[in-house]
Amino acid sequence: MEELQGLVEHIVYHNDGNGYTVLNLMCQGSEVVCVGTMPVISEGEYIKAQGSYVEHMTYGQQFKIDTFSVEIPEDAYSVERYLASGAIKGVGPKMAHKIVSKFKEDTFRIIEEEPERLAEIKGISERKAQEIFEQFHDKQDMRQATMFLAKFGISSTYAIKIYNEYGSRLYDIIRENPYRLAEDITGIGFKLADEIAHRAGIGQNSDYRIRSGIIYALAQGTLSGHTYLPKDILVARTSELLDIDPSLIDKHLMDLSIDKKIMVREMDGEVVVYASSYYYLELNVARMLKNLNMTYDVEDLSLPEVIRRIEMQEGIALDDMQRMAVMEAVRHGVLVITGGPGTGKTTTINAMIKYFEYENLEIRLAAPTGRAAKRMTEATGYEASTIHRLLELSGAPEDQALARFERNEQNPLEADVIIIDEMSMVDINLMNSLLKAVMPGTRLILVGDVNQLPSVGPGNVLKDIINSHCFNVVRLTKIFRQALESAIVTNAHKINDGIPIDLAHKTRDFFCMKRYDTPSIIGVMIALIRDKLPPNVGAAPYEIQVLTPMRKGELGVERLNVILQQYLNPPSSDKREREHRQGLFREGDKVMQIKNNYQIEWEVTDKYNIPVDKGVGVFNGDTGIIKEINTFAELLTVEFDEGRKVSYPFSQLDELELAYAVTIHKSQGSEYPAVILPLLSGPRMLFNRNLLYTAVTRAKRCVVIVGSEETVERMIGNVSEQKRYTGLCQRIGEVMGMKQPAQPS
Ligand SMILES: Nc1ncnc2c1ncn2[C@@H]1O[C@H](COP(=O)(O)OP(=O)(O)OP(=O)(O)O)[C@@H](O)[C@H]1O
Repeated sequence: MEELQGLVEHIVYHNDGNGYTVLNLMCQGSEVVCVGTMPVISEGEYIKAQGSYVEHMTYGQQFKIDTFSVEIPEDAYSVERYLASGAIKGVGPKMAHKIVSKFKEDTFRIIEEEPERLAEIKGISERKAQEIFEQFHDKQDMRQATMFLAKFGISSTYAIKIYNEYGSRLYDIIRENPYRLAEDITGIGFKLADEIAHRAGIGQNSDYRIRSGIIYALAQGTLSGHTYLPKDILVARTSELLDIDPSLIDKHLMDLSIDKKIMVREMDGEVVVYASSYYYLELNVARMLKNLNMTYDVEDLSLPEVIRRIEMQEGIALDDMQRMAVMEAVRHGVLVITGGPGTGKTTTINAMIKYFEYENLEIRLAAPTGRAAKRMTEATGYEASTIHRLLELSGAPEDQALARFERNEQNPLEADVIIIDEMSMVDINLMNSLLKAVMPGTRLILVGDVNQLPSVGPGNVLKDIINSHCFNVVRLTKIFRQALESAIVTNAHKINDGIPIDLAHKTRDFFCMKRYDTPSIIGVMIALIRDKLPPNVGAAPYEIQVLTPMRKGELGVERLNVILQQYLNPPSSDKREREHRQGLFREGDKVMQIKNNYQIEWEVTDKYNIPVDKGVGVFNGDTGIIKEINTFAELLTVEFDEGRKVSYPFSQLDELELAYAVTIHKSQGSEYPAVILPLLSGPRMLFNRNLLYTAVTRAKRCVVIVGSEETVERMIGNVSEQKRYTGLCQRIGEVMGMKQPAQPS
């Protein structure tokens, strides 16, 4: 075993996942290549390393580090190198030079013991001095924590997350109840927490383990959209997860129920289990909807007259159901309008807006995604925002369930009418936040297509409200002439009605290219995106979206993205790259945000790079292009819709994914100029009518199916949907005492 001491001159390679690092160490004037596991290390740090020299077949002699420690460098040069390396945010080479010129070898002691003295330097305020002190300390604490967590097999990426979440509490948490990690840290699943617990000596049948297992199984359920699970299913899943006898679980269900962590209820003759928060979410949503559902006295005679006048002004003749929708919206506090593409939902919304404008009422429009809100603005000429913006999202935790909005029961929206579009995408969390901010006396109009896939998040809000039969619902079914000219619209309706579509007949906006093996399908897709479709649909290649049912498999999102990236954005000397857990990001790549992040800042700049707009929040499903990868600052910049630029620290890259191909589930609420659907084969539960319908209705100008026409036919005939366990319908029934209003015929 030998020992080396020196300055980390350059980090050649660092793997965030396992901490494997290759670096050049400057030892007494000569450079030594060192390799080893060093989860947290920065250029400019001074280390003492124990290990041995080895001969690498390709790279020659290297020093293989077994253990190392970061030392306080003693000479001023090393101190300056460290400070200048960017390890301390806000301190660059110039500032480092100023600091070290003043304090020389004493610099680190000053930072630790008398940080206020840093403010003696021009350009450093007292606040900045404090920040330098905090960062310096943080870095040391973080390193210590990472070393501790590494003993439990936790990679540096997670170690940093754990440290950021718990700070110094992490030591107690790991020793006592590491299962908390599975609840609190994104990316750490129960399995990993369980492994950590095992290493920390926590037993197989421990109470913590079983309780966490139950909660975790319920949380897993919400990831699949359920708000509860039938008890039998929950017990089976928990017992499988924990590899314990199912009989051990009952007692803990009781305990968790006494602790009010879960709710055990009987629904339709079946015992079901909710995580308590979801039970109350449903109950509150039901109560608030009930409170909003007032009846407004409107003179029956004047209403048709006003509508007639609007029709004349707008040059339209509303269909009976559309007219009915406007009247119901005027008379009731809550109204649902549902219909497929081209059935006149937007036209109806426009007529309503005109009516409420005539009445001088304050109207607000919103939709669940930025894209849907933009479309709503274009279609109505009335400013629409995302629901998050409407509710004035403020600095909030990442977890959607805990999102904080400025608009709530204490500070409700000042509006007479609120119209929400794309309601099928609204999950139970967002619905709860929305309703909290809407006061009785405000009319709420919910518009959507109930045949779309339900929201990505838990709940089946639109469907449950409709199925409760407690609110007024207008179903628009007539497809208007203009919409009938679109094969996308007519085929979408056929799919929804279970009628086979004619794939032999090619139309400009809907066609099938029959291919029966994966390589041919991929080849055709690349040709379509790169050459064929852009001139025909008037869109850039990156606006053409490949949608696929699955993540895994030959035609799954994961594999397709790697291949499409290779062809659509190949490596090039002028494009920087960044490796990360799931693969590689390259400048120019199309990427998608895969979770809601309410805190991340975005900025819109003008052509001189001067910020013209700023805000926070990037949401699950938002897509953009990687504009810059800065390996020095460790930032990756993505430009989203409307020029919103977001810089992701490298440690946060697991919020992004390549988006050349995305799953149909993720595409909900988005529309693309052209959509390509590779459809060959897959599980029956997934390959169903609902999924095909959602995929087809994402396209504005063109749908190309590449694959097998039999698969398409089978999907149309397959009505088996993945069951969602949600209870909003029952909760509504309970709070309304099952009073059924007259349904508009
Ligand atoms: N009462 C009507 N009379 C004649 N044409 C109508 C009427 N209502 C709607 N349309 C026409 O039908 C087409 C579809 O209407 P609209 O855009 O309102 O439907 P939509 O349900 O919002 O569709 P999508 O969901 O596809 O956006 C439009 O071209 C619209 O002008």
